[in-house]
Amino acid sequence: MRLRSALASHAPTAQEIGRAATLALHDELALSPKPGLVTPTDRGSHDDMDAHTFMRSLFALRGYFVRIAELGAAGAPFEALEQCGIAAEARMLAATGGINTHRGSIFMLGLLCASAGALAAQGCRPTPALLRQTLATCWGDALSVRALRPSKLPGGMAASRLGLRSASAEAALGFPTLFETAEPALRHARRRGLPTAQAHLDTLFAVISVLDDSNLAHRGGLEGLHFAQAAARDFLAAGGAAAPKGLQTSAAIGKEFVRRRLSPGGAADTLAAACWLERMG
Ligand SMILES: CC(C)(COP(=O)(O)OP(=O)(O)OC[C@H]1O[C@@H](n2cnc3c(N)ncnc32)[C@H](O)[C@@H]1O)[C@@H](O)C(=O)NCCC(=O)NCCS
Ligand SMILES: Nc1ncnc2c1ncn2[C@@H]1O[C@H](COP(=O)(O)OP(=O)(O)OP(=O)(O)O)[C@@H](O)[C@H]1O
Repeated sequence: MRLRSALASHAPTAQEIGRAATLALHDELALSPKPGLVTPTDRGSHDDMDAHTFMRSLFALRGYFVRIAELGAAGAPFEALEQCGIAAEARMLAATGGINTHRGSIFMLGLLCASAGALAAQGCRPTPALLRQTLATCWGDALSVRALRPSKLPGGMAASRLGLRSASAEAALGFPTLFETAEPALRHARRRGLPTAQAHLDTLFAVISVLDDSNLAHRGGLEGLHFAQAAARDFLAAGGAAAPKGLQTSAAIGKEFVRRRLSPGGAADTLAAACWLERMG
């Protein structure tokens, strides 16, 4: 009995950390319906990718999440993580024919896997509080410098033009939306006993309601971002996925997202990260 509980609480290996990242990205992809995003059965607001594109990308990225966890365990500097992330981005683009399926997650989940690796090297399990602290201690300064670099990507440029908090600024702040909104929302949904699809949908909407998602901003401007945030707030205020008309309302919101070509890709990445935290817990 004692042996079993010791095994259950061992610090994870890089293999386990990386495998949980791949599974968490699959958790996000599997959620259906979800507004404007790619699911196993529809393309949302995207005409250049579908679930197969995502699966090819996932397959190409499996080794990356293990490698970046190993780098974290070895105490690597931020530049080494960045090189590893850039190489992974190149593999993703080669696997998808040049389509951006997982850029946000390569960055966000990559940093989280590195933090989990650093904790595991000290024999610690990756709890949310320890992960946030480790990220700040090991790479916080470099991330703050990184966040000042002007972006050449459409989302990053929209964020700076519109005065929004970019993906790299969110990282420099220690992923407040992940740790203060997504993770508590998923934990709360689980405590209420919601089935997985409902728990994930409520978590996704909780994130959409507060995140400066640069994918939404680049596709729909400030108006699109604010429309999405208000729709998510209203959905949750009406009882969320578990409300009698929850799925119907979510489908109607999804239809309007597609009509406006809106896709909350940053929120999808944050949901995947919350699924990873749960798998690591
Ligand atoms: C830093 C990155 C994310 C670029 O960010 P930038 O702000 O320039 O671009 P952009 O706004 O388009 O965001 C990229 C992706 O992040 C996600 N995202 C969007 N908004 C947000 C947000 N507010 N918070 C979190 N994620 C978001 C989306 O999926 C989006 O596609 C990244 O592409 C990069 O530089 N990669 C190379 C280095 C790397 O991957 N390193 C990994 C380990 S450190
Ligand atoms: N299920 C999903 N469906 C769509 N996007 C997702 C999904 N999960 C995560 N994302 C994130 O959304 C981003 C892709 O969004 P998008 O295609 O709008 O970005 P882009 O390549 O910057 O812009 P565009 O294609 O509009 O020129 C990826 O970085 C990815 O991390």
